[in-house]
Amino acid sequence: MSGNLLEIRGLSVSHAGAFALRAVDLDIHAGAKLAVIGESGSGKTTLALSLAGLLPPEALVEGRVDWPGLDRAPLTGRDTGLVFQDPAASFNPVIPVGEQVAEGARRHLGLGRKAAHELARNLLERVHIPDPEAALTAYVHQFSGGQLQRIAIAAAIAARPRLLMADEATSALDTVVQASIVALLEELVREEGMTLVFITHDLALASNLADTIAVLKDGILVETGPTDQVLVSPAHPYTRRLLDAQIDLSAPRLVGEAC
Ligand SMILES: Nc1ncnc2c1ncn2[C@@H]1O[C@H](COP(=O)(O)OP(=O)(O)OP(=O)(O)O)[C@@H](O)[C@H]1O
Ligand code: NI
Repeated sequence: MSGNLLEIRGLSVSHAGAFALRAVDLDIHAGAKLAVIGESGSGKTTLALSLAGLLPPEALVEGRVDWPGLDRAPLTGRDTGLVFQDPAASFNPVIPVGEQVAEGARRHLGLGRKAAHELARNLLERVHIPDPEAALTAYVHQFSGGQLQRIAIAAAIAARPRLLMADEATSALDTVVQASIVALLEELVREEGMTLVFITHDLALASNLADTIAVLKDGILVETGPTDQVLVSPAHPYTRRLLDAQIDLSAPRLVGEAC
């Protein structure tokens, strides 16, 4: 794959007159692993929701997002998959997870019950859930946070989206589990040829995973470039401050420590 999957031009999003994103221009190369970093409230989630077509209807949107590789408007859950910090919130607690994992694929690909069941089992295998057959009939509360995040990732990729977005998807997990989820995302992106948008506060994590880094500050994209370049010679003083502030975070953490 080559060329741009996405071209964002002059994208502004505001809520009741307050800007969450301001005139963002960004190309996302097909196959890229883009980390979006920035402090709380800088617009990271708003950017992800914009790309996924999931902004609340009352949000005011200006500018455009083009998908040059797609010959139709992108479909939410079909062309984009989104994984959030709290996977339990994306699942219904009283429906077996197996019925929920392939729901997007059922809807978008028109799969019957049996095919959806097959797909769900394959997906759970792909995200390395032990005993996928048994997991299909289990409920949310029966899984650990890390396992549930794997299942959420399985659901996000069920319809084979071109773009997978992880919004602080590892922030609530301890360091070891966090690393295993990052490894899973890398594996899936590589094998499926997906493009990854990885949203994080954690610059150390971003620099390990991403080939490209975008830095948001108060809704403005202040910097974007190859990871090495952004880390070694950031163009914007704000990025430099973020880098300096993260020096402590790059020290080894205790195993099992919550982040
Ligand atoms: N639905 C909404 N209604 C009103 N304001 C909103 C809404 N969604 C986001 N905002 C505001 O837009 C700004 C950007 O929010 P956003 O959630 O995109 O930031 P973020 O970088 O994801 O932050 P965090 O790291 O805390 O998740 C914030 O000021 C936020 O309060
Ligand atoms: Ni957010």
